[in-house]
Amino acid sequence: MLGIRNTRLQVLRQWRSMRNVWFLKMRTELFLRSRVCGHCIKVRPPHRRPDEPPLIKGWLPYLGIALSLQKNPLAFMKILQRKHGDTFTVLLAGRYTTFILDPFQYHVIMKNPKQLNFWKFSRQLSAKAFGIKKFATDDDLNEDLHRHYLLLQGKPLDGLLECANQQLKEIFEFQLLKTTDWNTASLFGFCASLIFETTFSVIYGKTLAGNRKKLISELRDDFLKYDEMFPYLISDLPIPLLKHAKAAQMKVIKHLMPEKLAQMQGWSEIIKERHSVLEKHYLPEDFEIGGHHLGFLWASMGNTIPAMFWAMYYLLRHPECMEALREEIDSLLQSTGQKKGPGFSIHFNREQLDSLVGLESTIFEVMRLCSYSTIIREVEEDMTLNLETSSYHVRKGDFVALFPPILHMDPEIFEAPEEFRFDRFIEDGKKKNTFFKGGKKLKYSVMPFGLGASKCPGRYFAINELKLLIALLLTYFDIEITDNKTIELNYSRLLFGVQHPNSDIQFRYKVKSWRS
Ligand code: HEM
Repeated sequence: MLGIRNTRLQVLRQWRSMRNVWFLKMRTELFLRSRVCGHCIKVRPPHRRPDEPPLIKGWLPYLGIALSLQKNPLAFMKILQRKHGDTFTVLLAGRYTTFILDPFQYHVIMKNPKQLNFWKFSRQLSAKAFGIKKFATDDDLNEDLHRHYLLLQGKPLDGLLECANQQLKEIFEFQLLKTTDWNTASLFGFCASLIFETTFSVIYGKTLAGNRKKLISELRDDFLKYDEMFPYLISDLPIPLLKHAKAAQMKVIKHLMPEKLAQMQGWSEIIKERHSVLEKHYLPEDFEIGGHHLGFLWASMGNTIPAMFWAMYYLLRHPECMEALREEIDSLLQSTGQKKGPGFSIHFNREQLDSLVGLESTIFEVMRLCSYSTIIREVEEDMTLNLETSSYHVRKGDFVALFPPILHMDPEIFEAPEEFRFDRFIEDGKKKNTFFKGGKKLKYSVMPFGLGASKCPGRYFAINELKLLIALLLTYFDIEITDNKTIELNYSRLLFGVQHPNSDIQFRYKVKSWRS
C-alpha cells in the first residue's frame, strides 16, 4: 500500500516538475513574443518533414542555438556541419534559418532573388538600427536611394579618392606630423578617429562653423557610442540596455538632420542625390531623414573601422609583412617620381593604389580572418531549394543563409587557415583570385562584402581608403606595438560584418627621422 502511495507521489512530483519546466518555457516565450517587434515565433510541428533539411532547435525557447553559436561561431557551425551535413535548419533568435555551407551551392541565392528576398530582412534591420520605418510602406523610396549607389563606383570613385587624399593631407599636416617624439595611443581608438574623420569629410564635406574640430569630435564620440550599442539595437531582446541604445541612436540622428547638414560644405555627389530623394519622400523636419543619414554613415564606417584596426594589428604583429609593404610602397613612390621627406607631398590615385598588390592581399587576408558577414534572405513562399546533391523544402517566413567564415577557414581552400599570411592573395607578383576545393575552381573565395542584391556598393571605396591610410602611415611613421597581449574576435555583432576585437591594444608611433 505504502509502495503504491510512494510511486503515486513520485509520478505526481515528476508531473509537477515537467509542468513547471513547461510553464517556464511558455512564460519566457510569451514574454519575448510580447516584446519582440517584427518577428513572430514560428510554431512548428515537433519534427521536421521528410523533405526538409535536418532541424536543430537548440534547448532555449526563441533563442534556439543563438548562445552556443555566439560563444564560438566557427567551431559550433563545424560541429553542426559534421553532424548534419552542408545544409541544415536551426532555430536562431526566433527564426528558422536554413544554412547552406557548400560554397558550390551559393548560387542558389542568386538564382532565386524573388523567392529569397533580401529587402524584408533589410527593412527590419533599418527600422531597428536606424529608426527608418518608411521602407515598409514606400517601395519607391528604396529604389530611388539604391539607384544612386553607383555614385560610389567608377568615375565618381576617383573624385571620392581625390577628396580622401586632400582630407588626409590636412589630418597629417595639422595633427599627426606635428610632434617629433613617440606618441602612445590605443589602436582601435586611433583607427576609429582616423577613419571617422576621413570618411565623414569625404562624404559630407566640412563644417562652415568656426569650431570645426570640436564639432567633428563630438559627432565622432556620439557615433562610436552608438556603434557600441549597435548589437543591442539589432538583437531583438528586451534588455534594459536597449533604452540607452535608443538614446545613443537619437543623439547621432539629431546631428544628421537637414538643418545641421546644411552647415557642411562640399557634399559628395551621392549625398546630394540622396538629399533630393529624401526631400521628395519626407517633410524637412521628419526625424527619419536623420535616420537615413545614420544608416549610410554606419554602412560607410561600421566595417571599415574594425577592418583598419585588424589590418594595423596584424601588420604590427608581423614585421615581415610591414617590411614587404614598406618596400612595395617605396617602389611605387619611386616609380611615380614622388619623394618621401619632410612635409606632406604624397598623393595616390586609384590606378596607383590598385597596383599595391601586397597591400591588397594583406587587406583581404585580414577580411578572411575577421569578417563574419552572413548573407541572409527571407523565404517569400514555401519553395524547394534545388541543390546539386539534393533538394530541400523551405517554408515561407524562414530565412536562408550563407555563412562565409566556413569557406574562409576551410583548410582545403586555404592552407593553415588560422594563420595570417599576408601574401595569400598574390601569385607571380599579381593578384590571386583563383582558389580550389576538391580540385574544383571556386566562384567565391573571400566574401566580406555580401553577395547579389545586398552586395556592398562601397566596397571599392573601402578597399582604396584602407590602402591609402595604411600606405601613408607606413610612409610617414615608425610604428611599434607596446602591448604583448593577444587580441581575439569579440562576436557580439556576429553575422554582421567585420568583428570587433575583444580588447583594445596600445601602440606607439613617431614621425620618421628624416624630419629631425
Ligand atoms: C571594410 C569595409 C566594408 C565592408 C566589410 C562592408 C560590407 C558590407 C556588407 C556585407 C553589406 C551587405 C549587408 C547585408 O547583406 O545586409 C554592405 C552593405 C552596404 N555597404 Fe558596405 N562594407 C564596407 C564599407 C562600406 C563603405 C566604405 C561604404 C560607403 C562609402 C559602404 C556602403 C554600403 C551600403 C550603402 C550598403 C547597403 C546596400 C544596400 O542597402 O543594398 N560600405 N556592406
